[in-house]
Amino acid sequence: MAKIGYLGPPGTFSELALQYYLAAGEQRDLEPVCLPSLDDVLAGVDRGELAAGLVPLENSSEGAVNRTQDLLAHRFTGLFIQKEMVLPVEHHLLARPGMTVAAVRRVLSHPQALAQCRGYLRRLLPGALEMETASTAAAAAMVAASGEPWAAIGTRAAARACGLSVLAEKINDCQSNATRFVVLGRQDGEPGAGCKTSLIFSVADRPGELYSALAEFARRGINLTRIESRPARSRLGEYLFFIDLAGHRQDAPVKEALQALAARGAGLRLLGSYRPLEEGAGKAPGRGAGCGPGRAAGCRSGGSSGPGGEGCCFAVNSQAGLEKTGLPERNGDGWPHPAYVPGGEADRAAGVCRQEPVGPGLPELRRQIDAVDAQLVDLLVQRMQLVEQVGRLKQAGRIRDYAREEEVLRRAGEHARAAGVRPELMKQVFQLLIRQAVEIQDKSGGAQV
Ligand SMILES: C=C(O[C@@H]1C=C(C(=O)O)C=C[C@H]1O)C(=O)O
Repeated sequence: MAKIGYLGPPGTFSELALQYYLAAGEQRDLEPVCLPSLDDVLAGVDRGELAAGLVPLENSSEGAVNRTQDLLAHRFTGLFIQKEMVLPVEHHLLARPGMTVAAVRRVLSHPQALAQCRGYLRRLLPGALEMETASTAAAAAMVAASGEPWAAIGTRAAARACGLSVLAEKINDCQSNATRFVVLGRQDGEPGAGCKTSLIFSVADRPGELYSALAEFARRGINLTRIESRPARSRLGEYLFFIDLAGHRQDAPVKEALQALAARGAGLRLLGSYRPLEEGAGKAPGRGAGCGPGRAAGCRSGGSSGPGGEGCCFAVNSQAGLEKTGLPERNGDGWPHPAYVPGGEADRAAGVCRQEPVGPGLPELRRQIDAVDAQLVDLLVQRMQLVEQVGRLKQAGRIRDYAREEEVLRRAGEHARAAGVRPELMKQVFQLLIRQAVEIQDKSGGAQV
């Protein structure tokens, strides 16, 4: 069966978006494949191992997903957008049962989710540290596995899958928070009503160049629905312009404008012509409480306001079973893909963190291990940096603190025991870390006081 990749682990917003896409029924026979990074999703499509990949492109409060844009501009230049969908995104604060908001000392999540909840975090958790993870679902899994007073920002689906409780609901600062996802493939879509075209271009470094390039669209009456710039990565001050416009690349005015742009000597990369999922269903959301753009990213102009004017921006017509302002939950009521429903009630009651409904295979498990390893490296680097800072506060020759080392080892052992791992094993790992920490501090020589 042909495969479609998405950014995992299961429980991410990308997975929910993929469920929407598959539920819409245009592509029935695609097997979802969960991958640890956006790079892996695009590389899989590029190599032909995946028929398609579903990735986030922009968010109504945080703007572009830079990694996706950069990969399309610089690395995977043979990939095209085939479909887009805009989904409302609601974030919840998740923690192990029994935790309270006041007790949370660290909040883990994907950088975009942390950014979208920054106001809430400042107001209600001013003392908590933020820690970035590869995905919201990975954050939930880490909180579930840790004995620390940590919380994750993520979906209810992730909470269910990992046995976490929802400490606070809908903590995103912008009520009409929505993300635009696109399906990428090796060809773009056929012409049709309601099509959109996305492209990237660069202009020569001369006065009026951007103005003249944009005039090619204006003079042909082409409506630009988005314009954004990113560094061209050649040198400081050079930019690529990302544009979305209404129309298919084969529509006469669009075709002419693109030819004119190319003739100007501008670098041009067509990202494809495509229709939103379920034509005409993209709705402009109402304005959130004074935040974000008036209409969510990717919403078409001229649409009626979102359901209830509450900022929903569904791109699928069929909303049976979907919450008005929330993401659909994998509760089996209205979500038409039983294959995605995670472990049964018994699992949930036992708080078992099941990643896949039917046991994942070797490649999938290894991909998940790779994602955990990447996070471990990040955490180890964080520890080293802290150790170095501590070293700078010490006097040269007085680096070791045996009482502190004992405490660190004791705590590691306790956490291991609580998580069902042999304490001795974890202590050995920490002995190695402490040895390395002392070396780092020795090298920096302590404070010169
Ligand atoms: C980091 C410190 O320095 C050393 C390294 C330690 C560690 O890696 O945890 C603990 C005690 C010290 O011997 C510290 O004093 O906190």
